[in-house]
Amino acid sequence: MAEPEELLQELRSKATELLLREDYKESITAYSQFITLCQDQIKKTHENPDTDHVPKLQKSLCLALSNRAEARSRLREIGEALKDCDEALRIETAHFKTLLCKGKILMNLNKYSMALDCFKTAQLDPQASDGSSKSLNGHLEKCKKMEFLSRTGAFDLSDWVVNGFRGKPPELAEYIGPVQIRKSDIGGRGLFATKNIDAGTLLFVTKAIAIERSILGGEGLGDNAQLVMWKKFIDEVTNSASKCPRTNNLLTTLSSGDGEFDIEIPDMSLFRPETDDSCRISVEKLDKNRILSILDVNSLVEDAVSAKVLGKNSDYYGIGLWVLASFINHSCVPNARRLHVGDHVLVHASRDVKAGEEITFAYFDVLSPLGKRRELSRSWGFDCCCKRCRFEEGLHSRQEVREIEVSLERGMDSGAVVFRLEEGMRGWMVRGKEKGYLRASFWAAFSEAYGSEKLVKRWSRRIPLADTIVDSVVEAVGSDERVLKISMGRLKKIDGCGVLEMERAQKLGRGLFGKAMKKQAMKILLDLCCS
Ligand SMILES: C[S@@+](CC[C@H](N)C(=O)[O-])C[C@H]1O[C@@H](n2cnc3c(N)ncnc32)[C@H](O)[C@@H]1O
Repeated sequence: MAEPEELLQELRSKATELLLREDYKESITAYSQFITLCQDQIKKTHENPDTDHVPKLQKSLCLALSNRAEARSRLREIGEALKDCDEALRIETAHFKTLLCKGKILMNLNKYSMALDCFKTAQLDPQASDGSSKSLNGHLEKCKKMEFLSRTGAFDLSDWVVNGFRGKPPELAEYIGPVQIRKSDIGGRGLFATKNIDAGTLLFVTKAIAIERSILGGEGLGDNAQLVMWKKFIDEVTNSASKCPRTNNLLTTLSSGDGEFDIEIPDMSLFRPETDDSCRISVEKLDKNRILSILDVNSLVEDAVSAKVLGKNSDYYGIGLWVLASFINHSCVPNARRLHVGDHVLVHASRDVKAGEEITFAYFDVLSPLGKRRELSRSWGFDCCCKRCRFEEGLHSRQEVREIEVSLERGMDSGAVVFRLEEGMRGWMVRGKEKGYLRASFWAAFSEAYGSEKLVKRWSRRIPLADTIVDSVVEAVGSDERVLKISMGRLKKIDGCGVLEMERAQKLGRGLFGKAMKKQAMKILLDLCCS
């Protein structure tokens, strides 16, 4: 039998070779054998105080733990990788390689200031070679930037937009702005504004737990490919939950559809990546069925801003889970929109929001009539009872409303539909925001009437100004590309568009795309939107 010394040497070489070959699974097995043997040797050597072997063995053990952590992090076994790092750092508090590995893991977990501490301590190590210190400096700079962004939310997507969305999307950090989770009158829990905010204000940025993307081309192929994607997506989420305790913990806070009435309100600190959650990790393990139900209720379709604005890749389909965004309920008078950039989602106010108001998204197209919205909300598994739905249900018993609906369906001149609706609203004493609700419901007619020069000419004396319609629809349902298009189309026709008009367009643009772009980038987006 080989002597322990030889065996250790053999195992170390094997593990290192496997690591270099990127065979992480086998390398972990070899390092585990090495670590166990090494720990045994240390114990035995301790029993025999004559020997000076201990420091040497400790050094080897520290390096093996560090390398196993690296292999584990590559396999996204985050919890185990961090444990290895901590054990290695207990042996050697300033071990360069371990600090670099731990820093990178923490940065991936969006724990920027903790990662920064690791990189700063590693910088002090005199043994860091030129090559490794270069890579360390790179991580340090990136981490500083991320830490600043996650604290301030000062994101700027301008360069990316101005460069035509070329290259990789900008790197984003997780950020939580003026929002908190509370019990909602709409259903279960919801997200609420903690202060008055104006259109375009960033509410939060969060990274997906998992995203599955594909180009789904061709009829028939689509359904099958979607099923395959869905399966991969479920596997990816299950895998992340089993390997990362924080992910598992976050998933346990999400609704699986049942019993939303008395569902627990999670503490906001749970969503702040920097919070030390080691003592709060839930022991609850999620089985596949629960994960399936959670994904069913909370997954979102990715709507990449680059693809959307450029109108490219209409067959592109992405599905993902963004935990904090999952607390946002649907409303047919939404006040927030999301922007997908890389694996992150940026959520901003799409109109001005008052402190205490619930933040809501549109889960489906809200520029559609009540009947269609009812159908869509049922396909999501609930009956929407937002204030717009309640108001329109009250009005729906009126014969005239149904007649307008029918005339729209039958393709009647849309100028005439708009005229009838506007006249009707006068008679039914519809006021203020509620006018916006109905205009949004009959948007198809408004869009056609105000989008056609011929119809505008024919009806202009009998229907309201385009700006009045745009303002009231935006006040009701927030900014929307189609509404903005009407406004921008009109601006283009005015010779030498004035400062006030441009300011107005920029405000609508902020509601649509958020404030993370400067004026020049916003102008490009607005032009693209209308082209
Ligand atoms: C993504 S979750 C939203 C957060 C959820 N309320 C919670 O407590 O976790 C989606 C679920 O919220 C509920 N929901 C969202 N919008 C709703 C609405 N307008 N009316 C009724 N229920 C709604 C439905 O149960 C839906 O399946």
